[in-house]
Amino acid sequence: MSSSAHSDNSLKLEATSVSCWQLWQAVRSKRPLVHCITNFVSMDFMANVLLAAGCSPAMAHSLDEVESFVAISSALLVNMGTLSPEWVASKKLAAKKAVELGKPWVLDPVGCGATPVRTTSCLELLACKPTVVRGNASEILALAGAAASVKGVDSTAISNDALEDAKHLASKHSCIVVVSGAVDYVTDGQRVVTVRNGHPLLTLITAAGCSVTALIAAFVAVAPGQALLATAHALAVFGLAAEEGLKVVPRPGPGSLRVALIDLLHMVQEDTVVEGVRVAVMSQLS
Ligand SMILES: Nc1ncnc2c1ncn2[C@@H]1O[C@H](COP(=O)(O)OP(=O)(O)OP(=O)(O)O)[C@@H](O)[C@H]1O
Ligand SMILES: Cc1ncsc1CCO
Ligand SMILES: [Mg+2]
Repeated sequence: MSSSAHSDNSLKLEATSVSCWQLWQAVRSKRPLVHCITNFVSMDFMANVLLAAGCSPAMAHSLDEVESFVAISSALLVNMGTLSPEWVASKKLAAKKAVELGKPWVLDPVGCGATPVRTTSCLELLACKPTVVRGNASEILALAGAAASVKGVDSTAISNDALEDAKHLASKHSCIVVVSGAVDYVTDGQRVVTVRNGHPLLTLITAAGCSVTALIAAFVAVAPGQALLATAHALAVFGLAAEEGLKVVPRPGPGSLRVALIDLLHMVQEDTVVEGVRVAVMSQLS
């Protein structure tokens, strides 16, 4: 990397850690209504994460209601976790409505690659032009058509393994793609931003990934035209809340983390965010 490119990235890093807090304050003041069509496992945790972060969640999946719900919402979250033919139809209808109304929508391709129907359904939703796609490494590899092994909804790969496929997916579908893991990679196909917040114990809380995808929808909703940065900031805020939460619990385990994460999303202070966010521009073409 040339020295000018390096200093350019350093400048962006400084600006990034400040604007993360500003963006979160925008979320809190605008309190975006996030319409979630998610899975049975994640509903409660996801709604609580969104509430604690300052958003207004609503879970609504009925085929005869989703279009009206998209119309009154700031953003849509579509999660493939516990799919059924009826729900997949609802998800496609909602996604198409969001695109028609110019509202952001975010796809979580849970378990993509685990079964043929799941892969097909995820690809059909991908064709509905999501603003952001967030999955673990196995899910992103499967979505990109790579020969990937998956273990149900869990990843058997690390996030770096899926970075090139994430870039291709993002370019091909003109969207932001996130591969989550110990390092989260956020790309629009050209630029790659890394987020190094979080804790390994997050993998032992079901629906942590589902919930951070919903938080991405909220952040993108308040930052039109800045989906890459908003996505990275949402991941950072979620990971930082987990880190800070674990510092204050008497027994740091998954159960305590689940509660502490929600508490910290509610109460974390500006200086902690400004100092603790680890977002970096990894690469940028042009
Ligand atoms: N080893 C790790 N260290 C730090 N943070 C992690 C680690 N693994 C995952 N995370 C964080 O946990 C969150 C969930 O990511 P993960 O990749 O586990 O999602 P997922 O597999 O889709 O989860 P789920 O299916 O349970 O919703 C992200 O915010 C990610 O940054
Ligand atoms: C465990 C599980 N099964 C279907 S969805 C889900 C939540 C984590 O993705
Ligand atoms: Mg997941």
